[in-house]
Formats: sequence, structure tokens, C-alpha cells
Amino acid sequence: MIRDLMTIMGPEHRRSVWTYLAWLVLYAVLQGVAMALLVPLLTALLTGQAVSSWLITTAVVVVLACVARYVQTMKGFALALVTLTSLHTRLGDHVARLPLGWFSSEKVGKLSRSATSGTLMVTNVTAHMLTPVVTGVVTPLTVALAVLWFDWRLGLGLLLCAPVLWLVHRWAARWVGIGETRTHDATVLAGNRVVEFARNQQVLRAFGRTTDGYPPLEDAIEEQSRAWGSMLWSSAPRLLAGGLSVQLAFVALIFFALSLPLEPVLVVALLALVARFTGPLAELAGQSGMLRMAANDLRRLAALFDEKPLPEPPSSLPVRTPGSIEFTDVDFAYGTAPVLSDVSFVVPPRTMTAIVGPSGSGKTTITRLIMRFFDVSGGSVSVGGVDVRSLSTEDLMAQLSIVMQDVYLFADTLEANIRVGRPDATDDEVREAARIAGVDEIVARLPRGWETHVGEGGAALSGGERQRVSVARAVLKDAPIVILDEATAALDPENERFVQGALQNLRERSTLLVIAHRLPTVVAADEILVLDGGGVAERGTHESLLAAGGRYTAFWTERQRTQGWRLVS
Ligand SMILES: Nc1ncnc2c1ncn2[C@@H]1O[C@H](COP(=O)(O)OP(=O)(O)OP(=O)(O)O)[C@@H](O)[C@H]1O
Repeated sequence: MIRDLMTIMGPEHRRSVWTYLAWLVLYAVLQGVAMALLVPLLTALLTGQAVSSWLITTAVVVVLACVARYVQTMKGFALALVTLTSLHTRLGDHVARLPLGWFSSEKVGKLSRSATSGTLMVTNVTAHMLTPVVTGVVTPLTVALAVLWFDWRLGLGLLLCAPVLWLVHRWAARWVGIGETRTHDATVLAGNRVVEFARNQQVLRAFGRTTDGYPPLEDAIEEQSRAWGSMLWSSAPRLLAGGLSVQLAFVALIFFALSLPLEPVLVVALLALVARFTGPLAELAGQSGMLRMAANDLRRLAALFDEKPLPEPPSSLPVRTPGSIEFTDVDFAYGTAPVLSDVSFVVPPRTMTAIVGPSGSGKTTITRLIMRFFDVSGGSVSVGGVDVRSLSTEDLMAQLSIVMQDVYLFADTLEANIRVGRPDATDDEVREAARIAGVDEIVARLPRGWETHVGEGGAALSGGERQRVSVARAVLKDAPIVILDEATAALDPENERFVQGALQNLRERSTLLVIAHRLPTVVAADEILVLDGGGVAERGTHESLLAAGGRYTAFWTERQRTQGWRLVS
């Protein structure tokens, strides 16, 4: 738990965590010493000796314990405050350096939960939960050592009890941990399913799936309630057993103390100490379920911080041929099944290359490798004449503009969404990019013009309009290379006209690599790469490929046959 806390808080707060822990340990030791002083105090009291010196010593130790408690509490709160204010930023900075290939929907679900409940738990741990853990271990240990000093046999009994109680406590908490992991996974899955259910309403309704429910969501919710039920049923009796074991140990130690040939006065005093030995342990046992859950939350958050970004060079090599892309003998697999094998091609600057091929042939994967979502397992990918592994993310991204099919717009104005392409662009440059991509026409139509809010994800705009905004971003960024995934769905003629016009404009100033779905784009390309079977099956111009009569001819014939009609789900 403490190791995870150190990872989460980061090196800059490590010293503060250690200082906080040192004060916490000091408080726990002083608490144990104050308890141990009960023995001479009670002995003096019961035998009629002077108690004033013991009373003063006890009072001093109690005051010191109070001071340590105060400092430790304040330091805990200060750490909790740091956590509240900086942990989200630290997590955001870290996640922003992870390779884009890391962001699967499952990972994003876990990230979202860790960023909310996980960070809150860290705050809770530093502000409150570490105190019973440390006092539950250190105070009984101090008491046991003191008892060892007064009577070694009883002290040994206490020290022997500790590992047994610890094992029982671990056994009970382990079940809570297992149950919590299952409920956590089930909750993340159910959350993802709810989002999926809401997002896919259109498809579900189109296929009449509104009345008979949505089985994946129902299954996820059922699994969630099963996971919670099973955690409660499996852990509650064990936690009770953990608490009971502390009480049993207390009774056993009383019998043991009574069986020892000791002065009755000392026995009474030592029994008081035994009670103080089991007190913090009972408190720890009572909180063990919560502690285990907190430890799991911390583990998951620490695991996020343990995720390594792709290695980056200390400084980027200078780009040699801006606008060029080169694949040299590239092999790549997501898992074990290879997706690309021995793929080589060159895209010279200021040319347009179209990638075509059957679904699953690796078209998107090629664009992901250029953007370095993942590293290749063999060969190399170069951008601007430099291996992408020798470029910093910033320098690589400076070479690329990306227009994907699923355009995500931020819940902001149209203008702000275009400005994402180059935040320091002048208003005139933003307007010009908007004109080229046909966004000015959208602006003119909307009552609030440039100030129109596009809604979350751009929900207030049509798909074609969103793509125009995305093209405007690319125009504004004016990067040497534009990677474009053409929409497979039909654009209406107006959107089509604007997007094609903007493509023409982009082509004059940048290198274009297009996952092409529209026949005019394919025909206009300087080179067409036909992907199949994990590699480039054919390459050439439209005319040369048609003349060869191979896979491309089959692709072309099929596309021509289907271009007159489309299925819209
Ligand atoms: N993140 C991923 N994890 C595992 N496998 C993946 C992942 N993304 C793609 N794949 C697999 O890699 C192969 C190539 O996928 P890719 O998306 O590159 O194909 P594509 O040619 O772009 O297909 P489409 O035209 O349908 O978009 C497919 O078999 C796909 O299932």
C-alpha cells in the first residue's frame, strides 16, 4: 500500500510522505509507551507507593503523543490536499504520454474510474486510513516489547499472537480483495455498456431492440449485482471471524497471564496492558475490509502510473525530407497473429497515395504505425526521412495532420474547434482554412455563426459537417503530411463537393496518404497500394493496375457495381 502510495504521489512528494509516516510511527510508539507506563503507575497505586513521578511521566508522554498526533494529522491533511489539487494533473500528464494504441475502451473505462474514485481514495488514505494501519501494527508491537520487559513469558505470548492474528486478518482481507476486484471489473464493464447502450440508441431502435432490452447491458448489470452479492456473502463471515480472533486472543492472553506465577498487582497491571495490545488490533480488524478495498484502488492507480510510454529519444533527429513516408520491411502484430509482414513502400513528398484493400487487410494499421500508436516488431517506419522512433512525439506530430472517419469535436465553438489545428493561428488564417474546407458556409447558416457551440463530440453538426471542420483543422495546421481516412458512408453532394475541393487544396501543399473508399480519390492518386494477405499485393497507378487485371481490377469492378447504391444502418 505504501509502495503504491509512493508511486502515485510521485518523486516530488516522496519526502512529504516519508515525513508524514515518520510522525505517524512516532505517534503510534508514544501511544504504546503511554500504555506501557500504566504498569508501573498501577503497580505503584495498588501497592500504596508514590505515584506522582509516574503520573508526570505519563502526562508528558501523553502530551507528546498528542503533539505527534496533531502534526501527523495536519501533515496527512496537507498530503490529501496536494493529492486533490495535483493528482489529476499528474495522471493527465502521464496518460498524455502513453502510446495512442493504449487507449482501448476497456482501458479508458478503468482510467475514468481510477481518475474519479481512485484519486478520492488516495485522498482518503492519506487523510484518514493510514492512521489505523500504522497504529494497528506499531502500537501493539511497542506494547508487546514493554510486556517483554516486565515479564518475558507474557511478552513472548503477545509476540506469538501477533503473526497468528496477522495471518487471520490477511486471510479475511484477501477475500474482500478478490471480491472487490470482481465488483470493480463488473462495475467498469457495466459503465461501458451503459455508454454503449446510450450511444447506439439509433442502431438499437432501427432494429427494434427497444422493448426486449439490450442483453449485453442486462448481463453486465446482472454480473455486477452477482459480484457484489458474492463479495458480501464471502467476505462478511471472514471479517467477523477476523474480529472474533482478536477477542479470542484477548481471552487466551488473560488465561495465560493468570496462569503465570506473578504478583497479583503486576497481573492486574499487565492485564490492562494486554487490553491495550488488542485494542488497536481490533480497530485494524474492523477496518480491514475497507483497507483492502483502498489497497486495491491504490494498486490500480499505481499500475496506471507504471504504464510505460513508448521510448523516446532524448532529442529528435532533424527531419531530412519533409513530407516523405517510408516503410522498410515492416512486420507488425497486435497480439500473436501478424497483421503486416515485410511491408515496404515509399510515399514521396507532395504526392498522393491511396491505400485500398479488403476489410481487415491492415489499412488503418499502416496509418497507426505512421502516427506511432504502436512500434513495429520488425523493419522501420520513417517520416520525413527519419525513423519515427528517433522523433519525439511532438516533432512527429508536427509532421502530420490527421483526418479520421470518426471526427471528434470538442464541446466548444466552431472557431475553437478549427483552431485546435494551430492554436496560435490568426483569425484570418482560421477564416481562410474554414473557407477552403467549406465551413464558412456552415457558419453563415447558423444563427450564432462562429460562436455556435457544436455540442459534445460535435453532436449539433451532421457527419459531413463534422468532417469539413476536421479538414479545416488539417488545412490550418498545414503539416507536411496529411493522413486521411475517407468516410465509407455516403456524403451528400454538397459535403462531398467541399471535402473533395479541400482535398485538392491539401494535395497542392502536402503529401496525402488516403485510406480511399471513393473511386474519384483512387483514380486521382499518384500511386495506389493494394493491401491483401498482410502485405502490399499490388502497386501502381489506376491505369497500370487495371491493365494488369489482378486484385485491383476485381476491387474496381466491385466498387463500380455498388457505387450506385448504399446500405445505411
Ligand atoms: N487494437 C487492435 N487489437 C487487436 N487487433 C486489431 C486491433 N486493431 C485492428 N486489429 C486487427 O488487425 C487487422 C487489421 O485491421 P485494420 O483496422 O488495420 O484493417 P483495415 O484494413 O483498416 O479494415 P477496415 O477497412 O475494415 O477498416 C484486423 O484483423 C483487425 O481485427
